[in-house]
Order: sequence, then C-alpha cells, then structure tokens
Amino acid sequence: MLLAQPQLAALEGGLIVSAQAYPGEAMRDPRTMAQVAAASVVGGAVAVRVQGLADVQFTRSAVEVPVIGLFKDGHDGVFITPTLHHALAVAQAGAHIVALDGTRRERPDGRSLAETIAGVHAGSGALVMADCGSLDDALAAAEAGADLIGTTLAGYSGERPKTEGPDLELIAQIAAAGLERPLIAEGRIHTPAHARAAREAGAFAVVVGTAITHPSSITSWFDAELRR
Ligand SMILES: CC(=O)N[C@H](C=O)[C@@H](O)[C@H](O)[C@H](O)COP(=O)(O)O
Repeated sequence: MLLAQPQLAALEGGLIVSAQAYPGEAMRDPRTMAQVAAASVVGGAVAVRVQGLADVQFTRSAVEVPVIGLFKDGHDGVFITPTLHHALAVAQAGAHIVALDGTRRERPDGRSLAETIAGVHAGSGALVMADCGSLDDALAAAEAGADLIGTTLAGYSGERPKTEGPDLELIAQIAAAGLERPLIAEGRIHTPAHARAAREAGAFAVVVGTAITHPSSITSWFDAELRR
C-alpha cells in the first residue's frame, strides 16, 4: 500500500488514534475495532493504528485515512510485529504503515532490524514505523532505514523508566537528534495536555490509544478516583 510523501506530511501536528482490544476482552472483534477507528476519524484522527490482520483489513475498508498496522505475538520481549513474516502479513492485509519492534533486541527470526525493514520495503509498498524504547533504539532504527520513529516502547523495554504520562524527556532527546523522519510520540498519552506537551517536545504527530479507545481502563481511572 503506497503512502505518498504528501499523505505522510499531512499527518504533521495531528492525532493518531490506536484502537486495540486484548484477547478475551468484550471489544475484541475486528469489526468493533474498525468502527472505533472510524469514530475516531470523525473526531479528527489523521490516521489510525490497529492490531491484527483482520483488524487492518476491516479498518482499511472503514476509514479513508492512513492505517498503521501491527501484529502482536506474545507479551514479553519482542512481540510487536516480531518477524519479517509478521510484517509482510500486516502489509498484505492493507496497512499503509507497518509498525514493528524497533528496539536493538534480538528478533525471533534472527534478522536484524535493517534486514527486516529492507524486507518490508522490497516485499510491499508499506512504510515502516519503528517502535522504539530509547534514544539509542531511535538512532539505530533511523540507521536501519525506518521511515517513522515511534516512542511506543519507552517504559516497556527496560531502557527507560515507565513515566506516569508520556516520556517527554525521550521525545525531546529524539527530536533533538535530527533524524530527518517523522517522530511519533506514543505511550501513556492520557490527556489533551499530554498530547500538546508531546508535540511541544518535538513530536511530529501523537498517538493516543487507551485514553480514547479502551473503555475498561478509562472506567477504572474514574472508579479509582471515586474510591480514593
Ligand atoms: C507497549 C505496547 O504494547 N503498546 C501497544 C502498541 O501498539 C499498545 O498496547 C498501546 O495501547 C499503544 O502503544 C498506545 O499507547 P497508550 O495505550 O498508552 O496510549
């Protein structure tokens, strides 16, 4: 799926909404996720991010904006689109952008990040978003040919603390590195003020997931406050 440069440029300053439900959850249905993604576009999302091949397929039909796809396999270590095989399947399902683990950890298929990105580019028209967990990840991912850099794994890969809100320090560090490709702030952006702060720290665009699309979590936040 080809995403032209002007379409990528159009994401600048915008909100990308991630719609994901986890296995066993009430909303874990690709049609439901596609509907949630479509609803977010009505509210102004400039792109959407969805997990799972069927979710990518349904979402492609439900929205006109670019679709970032990923394929989670497992819960520990490298689990976000962990291999080239997973990445090509996501591209085949229709993702304009394939999000994959962009850390420096060993990948289950033994391929390097550079080989994986080259494989996606050679085997599809999709761009690659490297989900990073540190500045060193981001530098390596840019070197490896990633088209977009995300802070998705900050606080989850062991290199950065799990900050209460977004890891603004990391966003600022990566922005200052001048990697010449879009920096996507992602992870624990829970309020409009967090989103603005991420943008002001230097993000090209901002992904919000849980705070918009995960009702059980949002409900628990309200519930916890009422019971404090
Ligand atoms: C670490 C990991 O597995 N992140 C996943 C990546 O797709 C999702 O579970 C997150 O919901 C997504 O990154 C958006 O972040 P938040 O839900 O915090 O707005």
